[in-house]
Amino acid sequence: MHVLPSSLEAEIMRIGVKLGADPLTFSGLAGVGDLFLTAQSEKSRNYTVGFRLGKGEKLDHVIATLGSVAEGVETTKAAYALCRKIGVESRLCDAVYSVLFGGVEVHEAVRNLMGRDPHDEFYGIVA
Ligand SMILES: NC(=O)C1=CN([C@@H]2O[C@H](COP(=O)(O)OP(=O)(O)OC[C@H]3O[C@@H](n4cnc5c(N)ncnc54)[C@H](O)[C@@H]3O)[C@@H](O)[C@H]2O)C=CC1
Ligand SMILES: O=C(CO)COP(=O)(O)O
Repeated sequence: MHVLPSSLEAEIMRIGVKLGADPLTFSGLAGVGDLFLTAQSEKSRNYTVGFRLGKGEKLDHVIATLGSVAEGVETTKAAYALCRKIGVESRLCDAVYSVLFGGVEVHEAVRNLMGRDPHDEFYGIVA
């Protein structure tokens, strides 16, 4: 259950470190605290979008009926572009992007992710 948020935390750290940030910044409230809250709370807008997509609803319909703005949808586009620009591998962001904008089904995106070669959890973060 915590594999995805934990791996995403490392991915976010890799992006930050590449841009010159202190990795410790992402282990505090504004990093891991915010991520785990959003990733696990049924009250979260972003969680709700993911949950409903997982149930098979279409993104356009979810956005139109959410009743609020889940910034993660647009942020995924920005993060996807940023990772390409700065040359950081972003498996999880890419998987989310493929579901949101690439027509990939959630189960297919998860299967693609699980089929990738494993790598050291903290590569690109600690020497
Ligand atoms: N609440 C939280 O725990 C966190 C929130 N954020 C982000 O901070 C931002 C604000 O969050 P909250 O204050 O909780 O949200 P909120 O829902 O209380 O406030 C969002 C405001 O943006 C307005 N808005 C929505 N779409 C707009 C548009 N197209 N043009 C102009 N205004 C628009 C809404 O009417 C609302 O007043 C969001 O992007 C959220 O994802 C980030 C981290 C944590
Ligand atoms: O954007 C947020 C966390 O980064 C907060 O929004 P939700 O927790 O409502 O998804």
